[in-house]
Amino acid sequence: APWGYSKENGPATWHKDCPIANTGVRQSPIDLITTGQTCAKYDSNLKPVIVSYPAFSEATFLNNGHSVQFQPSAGNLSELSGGPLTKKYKFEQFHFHWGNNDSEGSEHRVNGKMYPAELHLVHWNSESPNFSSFQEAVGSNDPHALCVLGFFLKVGAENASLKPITDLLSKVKNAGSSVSFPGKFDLKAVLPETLTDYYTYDGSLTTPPLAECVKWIVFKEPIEVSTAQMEAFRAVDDGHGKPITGNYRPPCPLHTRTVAASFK
Ligand SMILES: NS(=O)(=O)c1ccc(Cc2ccc([N+](=O)[O-])cc2)cc1
Ligand SMILES: [Zn+2]
Repeated sequence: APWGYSKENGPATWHKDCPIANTGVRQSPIDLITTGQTCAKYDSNLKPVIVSYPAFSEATFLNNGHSVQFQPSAGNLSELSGGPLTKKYKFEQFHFHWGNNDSEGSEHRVNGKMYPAELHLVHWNSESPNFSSFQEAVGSNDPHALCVLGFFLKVGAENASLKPITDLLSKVKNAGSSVSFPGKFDLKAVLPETLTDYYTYDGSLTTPPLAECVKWIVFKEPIEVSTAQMEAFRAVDDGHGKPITGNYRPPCPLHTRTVAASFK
């Protein structure tokens, strides 16, 4: 049976098809601890993250039964560099994780606190000699084949930049449904102006195949969305006629990893 987030097919069962779920030593997400022994360590060498996201003109918005995903057509030129990265990365897609109430939903946590949702911007290393597509990157065993930018969502004012996305959620209510995104979408407008304060660590995909190929960059500043915008996520169905309730994986052991912080 395909994986999901219910009792029968949720994170505690993923090890059956995906042993790395239990044997991996760099699994994601993690709890980002900011004080004490195993806490994030300030690294003054960490530079601001640089994104070049021209407005997307052609994209598909899909409900794949375990999240909603915005995927631009192959020709998109959006790129990522800077921060902890030594290479340029190409944008692949963004998607969300959320809960069915405001006290849960994010995958990463900060000192045990969960946010109501988390936005993931997924990129792949476009300068590697070993692969030349996202799918190849995931299968490459390269420790930094992918870079995912994580942004926490918190409830507050309506987010006008994300409105075109949250207004589309009712159009992809059924799992497997997708729509071609009408008009242009400016992802840059969704993000905070300065991408200077973040945590970064080596991790994995947070869903099967849980490949350990991700350089994670999780930003300290949450993005605000309204209660109505949060409710729109909670009305998206999982393919069994039920809303997706909590498509987030619990935090994984840090093992010998360290987390770096770009801020004091
Ligand atoms: N949540 S996350 O770690 O940012 C994440 C990012 C991207 C993906 C998408 C994906 C990643 C890999 C595969 N695969 O190898 O079959 C299929 C889909 C899955 C999960
Ligand atoms: Zn994700």
